[in-house]
Amino acid sequence: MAASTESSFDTIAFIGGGNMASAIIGGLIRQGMPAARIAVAEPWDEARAALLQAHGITALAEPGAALERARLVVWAVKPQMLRQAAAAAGSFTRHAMHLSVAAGVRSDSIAEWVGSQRVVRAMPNTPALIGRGMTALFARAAITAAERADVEQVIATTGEYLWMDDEAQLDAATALSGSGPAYVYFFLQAMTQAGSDMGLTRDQAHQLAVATFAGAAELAHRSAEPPELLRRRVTSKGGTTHAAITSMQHSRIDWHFMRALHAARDRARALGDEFGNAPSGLAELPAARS
Ligand SMILES: NC(=O)C1=CN([C@@H]2O[C@H](COP(=O)(O)OP(=O)(O)OC[C@H]3O[C@@H](n4cnc5c(N)ncnc54)[C@H](OP(=O)(O)O)[C@@H]3O)[C@@H](O)[C@H]2O)C=CC1
Ligand SMILES: O=C(O)[C@@H]1CCC=N1
Repeated sequence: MAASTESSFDTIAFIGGGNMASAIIGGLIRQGMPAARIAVAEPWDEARAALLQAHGITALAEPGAALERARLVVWAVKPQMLRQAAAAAGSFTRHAMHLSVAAGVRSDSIAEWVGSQRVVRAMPNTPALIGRGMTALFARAAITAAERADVEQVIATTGEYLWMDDEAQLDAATALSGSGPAYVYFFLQAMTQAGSDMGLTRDQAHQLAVATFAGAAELAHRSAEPPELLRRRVTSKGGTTHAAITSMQHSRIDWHFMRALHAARDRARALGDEFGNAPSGLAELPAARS
């Protein structure tokens, strides 16, 4: 973050100040970035009040000259709002590098809307809020090594990151790590419910389930052994885990779960089709004849 402090472009701007923007801003501030060097444009009063309370940032209700000092603009609006947001803020952000966190919307479209090829796409996730996020990144060809490093410095404040060579891989990453926290909470809910059905209090069941997820994930993180082996270690012959895994295999839960991730990936692609520009060449195709 020290990289550009002496330049006149010394600010990081956020267009959209909701959940994801707040998670990244929290990381920047934790790492020592002064709030005065973070500019946010956010139309919603409540979101602006939350930014002031959480981070001491007075956000703009609409894009303005304060965005012009930004060396990096983070586009953190919903995919369906990105085009409109770029049209409104574009005249203030032309000189910046652009980092979009919007699911699905492809960098060809973003480059056209922001009037620059200097576009990076990121797919973060909500554990960024506590510095334990996982972000997949993709850079267009115009992004230099120094600019990649600048993006890495920003994203590293929220946790880990992984560059993708192929932009299409971002849709798969969206299905895995972008949406992934929701799957964890989905299973936590089910485990808590099962525990409470079996006679635990909800608090007891919640504590057992959350600690189990956190511990098992940390073990997988630190271990060189694959999940298959870690799972086998829990599964005693003829024991309780075997009973549970056999039940899940009967219901083909792994297959259903994989299908769910494909649905998320397909939705990311569809968001790109729906809210981005048509891939070049396709827009001119004549309608199919029956
Ligand atoms: N939440 C998540 O787990 C993840 C989200 N993402 C992506 O992050 C992006 C933002 O998601 P999230 O933070 O959850 O959404 P939020 O709705 O919390 O935040 C988006 C904010 O942008 C505001 N906004 C709308 N239009 C404009 C505009 N023209 N200019 C400035 N601000 C505007 C919205 O206001 P209003 O409500 O009034 O419209 C809203 O407050 C999405 O594109 C999503 O795909 C990526 C990874 C994970
Ligand atoms: O659900 C969504 O579309 C966004 C992208 C990944 C997580 N949340």
